[in-house]
Amino acid sequence: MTEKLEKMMNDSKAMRWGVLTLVAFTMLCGYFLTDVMAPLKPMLEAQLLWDSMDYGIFTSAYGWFNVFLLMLIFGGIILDKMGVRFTGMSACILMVIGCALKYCAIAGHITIDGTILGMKSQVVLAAVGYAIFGVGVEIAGITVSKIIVKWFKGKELALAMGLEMATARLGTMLAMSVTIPFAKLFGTTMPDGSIQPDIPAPLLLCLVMLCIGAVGFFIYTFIDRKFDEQQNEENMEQEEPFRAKDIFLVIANKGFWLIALLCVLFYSAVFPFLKYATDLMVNKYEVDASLAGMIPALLPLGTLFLTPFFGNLYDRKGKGATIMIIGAMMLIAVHFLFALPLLNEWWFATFLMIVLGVAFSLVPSAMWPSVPKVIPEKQLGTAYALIFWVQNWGLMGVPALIGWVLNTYCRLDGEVGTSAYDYTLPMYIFTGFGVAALFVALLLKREDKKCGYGLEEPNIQK
Ligand SMILES: NCCCC[C@H](NC(=O)[C@@H](N)CCCCN)C(=O)O
Repeated sequence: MTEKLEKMMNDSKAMRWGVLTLVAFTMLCGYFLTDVMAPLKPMLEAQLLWDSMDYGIFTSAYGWFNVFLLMLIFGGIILDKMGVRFTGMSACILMVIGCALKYCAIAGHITIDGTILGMKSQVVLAAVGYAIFGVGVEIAGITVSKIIVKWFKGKELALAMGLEMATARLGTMLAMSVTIPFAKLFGTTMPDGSIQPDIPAPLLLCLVMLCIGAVGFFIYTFIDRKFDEQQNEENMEQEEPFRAKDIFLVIANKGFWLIALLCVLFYSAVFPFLKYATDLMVNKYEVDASLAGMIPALLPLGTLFLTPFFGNLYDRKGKGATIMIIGAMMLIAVHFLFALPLLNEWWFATFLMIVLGVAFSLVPSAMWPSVPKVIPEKQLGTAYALIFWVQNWGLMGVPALIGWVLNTYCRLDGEVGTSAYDYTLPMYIFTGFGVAALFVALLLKREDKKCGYGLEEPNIQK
């Protein structure tokens, strides 16, 4: 038996890390498109005459279908029923279709006269594209989590999850740093010598990258089929089929709800913040619009190294609940300092962004690998899908809320087509999410003591 196990495909380091590289690259491409519009916000306002509300509606579209049409929950069920190959490829195709629609809407290749439901038709078309893409990238995220468990169970699971997140964040970082230079590269030189960036150009780049990411996943499906055949030959334990009863078992678990709540509160204060961070740099810290994306780009840059580092630490030393509490505290401090009217200097914003990067490494590196400690393994797919679903309420609602708050209470000039906002109130709102996240993290630690989930124990058993 031992001899047989040694021959399994995932026993080869090269094979399992190679698999991780392939699927993590697909996620990198997905995260690139997710955040590509953030640095373009001031240009959307200047060139396409969007306002913050339009931008907020567009950004919130990411979660429309996931939340209201329960696509994530169906995605989880499809994943459990049809397997990673079918679900992953379908997710890649949805990402490509969604991105293509978004590109065509922004580039003006598809136009509808007037408004739709009182909203600019361009905003609605781009938002529908983004909503389709949101279904694809979220289902891809659950699928990739399942693939990582499949290949790394009993091996470097938390490190692999940390590295996958780090690679995906590279996509966010590219979105923050490459988008504007790329848009300028294809921009038009104006009579006064200034360059008017080409807004659709970075979206086209994303489309090409998503196609490459889909090809990467397609290659993975062949490896996965071989691995399945090998597992069948070896009569290895097969995955349990999905049962509707599993959903009820998961939602009856208090620990699950605490993790899901922590997830939605914490992520609501990070990803939606990133959508406005470039604009914050321009408005509060007076950074030049063409360079402003560089500062938020530091956040994913820090997480590249720190997420695997903290994941490895959790694997070996434990203290998962404490790590989440420290991360939530740092989040509060950063957003509160962004809100206060002091040190309106680019270097201070840079410092805060780096600290936020540490917080954004601490919580995810401990939270995601904690799910299997709270939820039995056979319900894990359903649990991750449900956590993502709860989280998507925040990813959908908070950008729209912030857009509305900016438009209604924070305009400094009252003119459409300019981007002068006072970000104090939005930053207090983000601080509030941090405070709520800290409260839930403390409850989680208490629940861990009561129920003995082992969140403070190392993942690797000696
Ligand atoms: N093994 C779980 C990995 C989850 C990583 C996590 N992703 C999400 O939470 C997604 N639902 C949302 C991604 C939004 C991308 N801007 C993460 O930390 O990225």
